[in-house]
Amino acid sequence: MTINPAASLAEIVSLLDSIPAPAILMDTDYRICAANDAYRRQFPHEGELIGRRCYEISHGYSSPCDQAGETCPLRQCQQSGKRQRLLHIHNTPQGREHVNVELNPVRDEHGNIRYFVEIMQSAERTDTHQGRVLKGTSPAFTRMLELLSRAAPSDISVLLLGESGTGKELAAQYLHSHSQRANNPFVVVECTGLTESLFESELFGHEKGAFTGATQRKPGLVDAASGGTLFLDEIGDIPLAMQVKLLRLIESGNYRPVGSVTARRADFRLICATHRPLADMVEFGQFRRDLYYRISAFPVHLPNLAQRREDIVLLAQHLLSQLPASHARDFSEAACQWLQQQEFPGNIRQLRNHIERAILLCDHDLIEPWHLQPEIPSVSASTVSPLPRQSLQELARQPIPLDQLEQQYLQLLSQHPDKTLLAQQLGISERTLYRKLAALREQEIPVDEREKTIG
Ligand SMILES: Nc1ncnc2c1ncn2[C@@H]1O[C@H](COP(=O)(O)OP(=O)(O)OP(=O)(O)O)[C@@H](O)[C@H]1O
Repeated sequence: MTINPAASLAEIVSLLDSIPAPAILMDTDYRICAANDAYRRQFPHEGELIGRRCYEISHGYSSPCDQAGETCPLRQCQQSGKRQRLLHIHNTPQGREHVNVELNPVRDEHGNIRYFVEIMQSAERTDTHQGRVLKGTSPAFTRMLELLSRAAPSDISVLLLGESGTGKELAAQYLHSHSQRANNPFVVVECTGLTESLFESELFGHEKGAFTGATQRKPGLVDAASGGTLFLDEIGDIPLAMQVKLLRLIESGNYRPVGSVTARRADFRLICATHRPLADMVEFGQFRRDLYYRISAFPVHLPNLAQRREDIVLLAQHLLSQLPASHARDFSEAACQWLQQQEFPGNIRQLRNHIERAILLCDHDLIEPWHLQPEIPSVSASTVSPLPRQSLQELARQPIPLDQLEQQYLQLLSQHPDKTLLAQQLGISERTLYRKLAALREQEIPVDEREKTIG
C-alpha cells in the first residue's frame, strides 16, 4: 500500500471507516494516527486516542508486546516488509478476547514504510446455533485457536486430534461457524457404533423399497450436509471395510443412495476428529493410509487440561455462567486452588461434571472446595481392577478377537448403575461409553428388525 503524502487525516479516517472491523493507522513508533468508529467502540478510552500507543489501548501494557513476552505484529511487519497476520489476546470491556490481527505496511513515495494499517477481527465469534464459545488464554490453547482460525475460512479438510473431553466437537463447530459455509448445515456423524449395514444408508440415504422396511425414500447425512460441513466424530472407530466407502466418497465427491442407480454430487467441507493415535493405527494396518492422507490435510492437536492448567479457573467460571441459574455465582479462592491441582483425565467434560454437582450442593454465592470434591475418589484408567491372572491365561490359550472381547465386557458392565463412574473407571468419556453401549444394543437387534428402524 502506498500513501499520497498530500492525503489529509480526514481522508485516511474515512478510508478506515470503510472497514467494518476495528482498524487503526499507526506510525512506526506504535502511535495511533487515526482510528475508525469500530475501533473506538471496541476500546472506549477516556481522553484523546490519537497519539497514544496501540499496546496501551488494546492490551493495557506499558511496553510493546514483544517486550511483554508476546509476538508483536508491528515488529514482524517491519522486519518482513509484508502483510502479517496473527492471533493476539486483547483487553476489551467484555474481558480478554482473542483477536485476529492483520497488519499492512503503508509506504511513502520512496518505498519506505511510514505507517501500518491494523485491522482486528474477533476470533471468538459465538457459535450461532448453540451460543457456545471456545474459552482459554493459555499459550497451548492460543496456538490451537490460531490454527483453527487460519483453517476456518478455507475448505481444507481438518483432522482434530485430542483426548476425550478436550473440545473436539466444539472446535469443529468453531471451524464451521467461521467458514464461508456458516449459514448452511453443520452435520455431525457419530462414527462409533455405525455398523456396516447402517453406514451406507445413514451416510448416503436410501431409495423407497431399497430393502425390507424402506417404505420411504430417506436422504442421507451427506445430503443433509449439502453446502455445509460434515463432521465425522471418532473417525478412528470406523472399521476397515467402511473406510473404503468413505475414501471413495471423499476422492470422487460422488455417492449413490442405497437402491439408486444414479450417482449424486456431494458438496461438503470435511472435518474429522478422533482420540485415537491415527498415525500409529496406519502403521499397524488398522486405518487405511490413503484415507488418513485424505482427511489429515490440516491436523490440529487439542491440548488436554494438564497442558493448559492456567485456563482451568477461566473455563470453570465460563461453564458456571452457562449452567442453569443457581445460588452459586463464583468460586472461592480455595476452590480455585483446588481446581488447579486436579488431574481431570476426562478433561473439560469432567470439569463440567464437578461444577454441575457443586451447583446442587452449594446454597451460597461462592463454590467452596468441599462442594467440588466427589465423595467417590476420582478414578483414572490405571486404577481399573485388572482381570484375574487365571482368566487372562485362559484367554491367552484361546484368544478371541479384541472387538468381541470388548463387546462381552461391555455386556457385563451394561447394567452398571453409575455410568459417570463407569466411564471414568474405563478411562473413556461418558459420551463414548454411551455410544459403545448403543452400538452393542444395535447389534443385539436382529438384522430384519434393524432395517425396519432405519426408515
Ligand atoms: N475451550 C472450551 N471452552 C468452553 N467449553 C469447552 C471448551 N472445550 C470444551 N468445552 C466443553 O467441554 C465439553 C466437552 O467438549 P466436546 O464434546 O467438544 O469434547 P470432545 O473432545 O469432542 O469429546 P469426545 O472425544 O468425548 O467426543 C462440552 O461441554 C464443551 O462445551
